[in-house]
Amino acid sequence: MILTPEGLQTLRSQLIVSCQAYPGEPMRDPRTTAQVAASAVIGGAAAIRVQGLADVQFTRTAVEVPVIGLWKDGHDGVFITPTLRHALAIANAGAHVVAIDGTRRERRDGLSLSETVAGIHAESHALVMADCGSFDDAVAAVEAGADLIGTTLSGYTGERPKTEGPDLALLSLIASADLGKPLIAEGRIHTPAHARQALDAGAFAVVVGTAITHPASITGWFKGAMQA
Ligand SMILES: CC(=O)N[C@H](C=O)[C@@H](O)[C@H](O)[C@H](O)COP(=O)(O)O
Repeated sequence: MILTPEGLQTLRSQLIVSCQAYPGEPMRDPRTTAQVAASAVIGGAAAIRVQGLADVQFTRTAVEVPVIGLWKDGHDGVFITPTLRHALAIANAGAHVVAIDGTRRERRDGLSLSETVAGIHAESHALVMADCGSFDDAVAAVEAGADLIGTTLSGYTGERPKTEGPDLALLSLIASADLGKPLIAEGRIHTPAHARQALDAGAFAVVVGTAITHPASITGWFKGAMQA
């Protein structure tokens, strides 16, 4: 299945679940990722977001919904699918959508965001999700040709405060500018109410990660509340 920009319409107002375990964690195994992804689909996830080549490959065979793939390389600066090489590897692993750093920061391979997006479109069938950290990033990413705009990096690049829940103000700002590409709310959506608020703020679809698929964090939230 090739996902086209028109095909993205099936994701309108839907929930996308991000399934990620971090290096050294017990669940850091692509088979586990795929099982968690398949469980999320049973619950109603309309698409899945996963990190790493093997995770994309295993998840593609485990679910029939669109797979958004990314490759995290490092922890600082531009680390979400930082270069065209990373992006093409994720596309070749089977991702329908490649999520890349969609900020205005310099990229390690020296390519601009628009060169990177053009390279992905030229060399693969994958669509491109730009993980943005601000309104200016979103505008630049649309100009660069990205197919979807995510608020993934809001609160992580210094341009926006790290809000307790989702950055609803940024969502409203981007939504009201009507940039012409699906706006994906992502980042710190921790409750069903947050997801609803993100849609009401104008998001096209909502990505939830930690609150659904990261037991260590969720356990910590409960434990923290009990000790308060
Ligand atoms: C900033 C960054 O590295 N975000 C990553 C991007 O893929 C993931 O670590 C997040 O889990 C994902 O964005 C979903 O967000 P949340 O887990 O808050 O629902």
